[in-house]
Amino acid sequence: MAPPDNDVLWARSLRCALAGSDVLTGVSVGVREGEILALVGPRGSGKTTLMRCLSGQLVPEQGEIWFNSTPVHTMNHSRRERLRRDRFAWIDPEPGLVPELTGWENAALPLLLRGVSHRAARTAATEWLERLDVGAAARKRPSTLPHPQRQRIAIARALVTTPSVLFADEPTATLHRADGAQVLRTLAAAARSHGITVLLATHDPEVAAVADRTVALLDGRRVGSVPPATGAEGVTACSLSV
Ligand SMILES: Nc1ncnc2c1ncn2[C@@H]1O[C@H](COP(=O)(O)OP(=O)(O)OP(=O)(O)O)[C@@H](O)[C@H]1O
Repeated sequence: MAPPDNDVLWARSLRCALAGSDVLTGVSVGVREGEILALVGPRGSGKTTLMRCLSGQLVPEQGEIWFNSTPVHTMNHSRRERLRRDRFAWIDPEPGLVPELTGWENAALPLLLRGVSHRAARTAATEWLERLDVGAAARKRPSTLPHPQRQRIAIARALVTTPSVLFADEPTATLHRADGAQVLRTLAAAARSHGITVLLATHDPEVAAVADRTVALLDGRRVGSVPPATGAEGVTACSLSV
């Protein structure tokens, strides 16, 4: 079956097992271009595993995954790697910066690895750092910076390539509430202004409220969509697919 035209990512009937146990069972989901979709559910419900499948890090035992009109589930390892490198970005709860590099060098890393010139990569990275309120961290090593600033650098690194899809796994879970809320607002605004589709895994309803639409997981199964806590935008974006 071909995916709907307006879904940038589309998965049908995914089953994924890890260490011999089913972690996802019969999960279907579609993500529309430019939307922010929250994947919600308690710890261990399968949010990260679903994002790892959708981003091509894990191959499901059963089911289909499509990125635009390209099947991901049948791609070989190197094509999936290229897809992740060229079109996707990922944010973890922990920043995972390279300690030997400065703030801007960390943020620019995906561009430098693509062969973008030093000057252009530095300019782009610095712009994102400033947008995320950590312009002053551009020339500092991560070890000299507080954790919230390191996480902002990691977010700048994810946005610097303007990916088609950004997978954000509890991106503000290690930040204080007010700081996390501000980072999240900036992330959402940046995604919307650049047309970046975002999958946002969270167990926190306040974080999920930034999304257009919510998909809930429980024990590796989809248990239905929950309307967003604020705004009417998500109601019109609501679709799909259990
Ligand atoms: N590499 C792995 N090997 C074996 N089991 C795993 C592995 N990764 C995750 N699991 C298990 O799969 C289930 C789903 O985990 P997953 O991390 O996808 O959930 P989650 O909703 O993202 O939770 P959290 O918010 O804690 O990250 C859990 O029971 C977890 O223990």
